[in-house]
Amino acid sequence: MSKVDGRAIRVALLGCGTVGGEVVRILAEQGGELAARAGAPVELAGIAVRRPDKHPELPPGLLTADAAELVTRDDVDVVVELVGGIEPVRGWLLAALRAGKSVVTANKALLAEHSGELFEAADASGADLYFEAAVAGAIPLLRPLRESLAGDRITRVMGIVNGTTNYILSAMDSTGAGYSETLDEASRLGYAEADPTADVDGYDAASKAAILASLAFHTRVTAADVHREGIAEVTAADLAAARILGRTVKLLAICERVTDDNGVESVSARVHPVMIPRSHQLAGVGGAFNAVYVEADAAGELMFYGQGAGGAPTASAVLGDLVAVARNRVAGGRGPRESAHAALPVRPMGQTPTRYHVSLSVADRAGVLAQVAQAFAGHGVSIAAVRQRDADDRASLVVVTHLAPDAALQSTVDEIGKLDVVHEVVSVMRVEGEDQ
Ligand SMILES: NC(=O)c1ccc[n+]([C@@H]2O[C@H](COP(=O)([O-])OP(=O)(O)OC[C@H]3O[C@@H](n4cnc5c(N)ncnc54)[C@H](O)[C@@H]3O)[C@@H](O)[C@H]2O)c1
Ligand SMILES: N[C@@H](CCO)C(=O)O
Ligand code: NA
Repeated sequence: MSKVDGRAIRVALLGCGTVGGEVVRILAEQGGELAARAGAPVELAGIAVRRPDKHPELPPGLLTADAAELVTRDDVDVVVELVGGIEPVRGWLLAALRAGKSVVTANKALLAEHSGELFEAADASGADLYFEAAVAGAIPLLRPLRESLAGDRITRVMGIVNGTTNYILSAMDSTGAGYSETLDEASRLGYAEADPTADVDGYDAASKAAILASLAFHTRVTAADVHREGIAEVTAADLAAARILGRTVKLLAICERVTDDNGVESVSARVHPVMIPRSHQLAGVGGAFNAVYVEADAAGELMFYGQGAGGAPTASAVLGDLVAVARNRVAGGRGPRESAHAALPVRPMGQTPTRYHVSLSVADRAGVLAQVAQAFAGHGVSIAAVRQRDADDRASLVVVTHLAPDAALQSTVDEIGKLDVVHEVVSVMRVEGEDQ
């Protein structure tokens, strides 16, 4: 990477949609201030979009449909990628990094699968790779993990990292709104991915969990290492069951670094719906807001909160990275490189301790509770609380467990579903947080 001497930092922007459009607007409105902060003017060298003819608002001289040509042009210092998806973006960014161009990207899907080779390409040429916008939108979260907490030992990162699903679950919980109408609204507001199944099926949150676990635990964790469940299976019955217990349902990403009884360390990363008490701070996080807890040995508990999706909030994180890259270029230095020295193994979901809430419709007769309790005991699962309510010839039984390996809890639920006395397994969901 070369130092720039007094000249402008030249930026190739790839993609000018929800986020890219806001980056262009803020660069135009705040260009003077950003130049003062960066130490050099920051100028657009070109903008690649799929259909240049659809962008009358942009200077025609800057527009191109040929991103591959733009990223390695001699007059480009930095590539800002806001297209999304893996191919062809991966090839463009590898070519840019190999040519010594620094990269700023919001592309979590790409980073969760290919950050290793992107960092290696950046190292080979001495370029920077920044991606604050890829996780939790505007919230400064990756920079604290990469830099501020580099002297501490992080043990847990847990929170709401997908705005679209949080928007949907919040609306279903508070107004009883339907699933699809709320998803359409989240897309209209610019929160959802181009293919919103990436949001509702948990792929987007799983990509973010992989990025968070990699940075927090100094280990390469990819999307394939993350246990993933989305919100498509969350029903009105689940929300009603949660409400009876004073809980609500959130889609959480949970990344942990644990040491087992033999002193062996591993990491785990998972994304799934969770029932949490309404008194929990995450329960109050509504709409497209995100919130993430970080626990570290010396720092204790930290919480990060703010807008996790949307054009302007995401552009804020992109521009912060752009200023950082520009400062590095002006000073002739580099930002943080990949830190994967711990190289810890990934623990499978089945061995991860979780707690379950199980809501059952059962026959209202003697011995039923004993049979259900026996199924839990047979799998070594200890029960924390049981509630029973009677209605005609049926009863509803709610069981909340203590921590047990997830595989043991799954087997217990499978066995309970087959008991003659159980009419229906109404709701099964993992729980976090203590009841008041
Ligand atoms: N929207 C958000 O709230 C948000 C938040 C954080 C991260 N992100 C990420 O930011 C990225 C962009 O998201 P968005 O919501 O702005 O998407 P978008 O669909 O609104 O915009 C995508 C842009 O990419 C361009 N493009 C597509 N294919 C191209 C090609 N082959 N060559 C050149 N240009 C091409 C399109 O013309 C468009 O301008 C994605 O990686 C997304 O995951 C989005
Ligand atoms: N689709 C993503 C955008 C922010 O990364 C979300 O809803 O959170
Ligand atoms: Na962020």
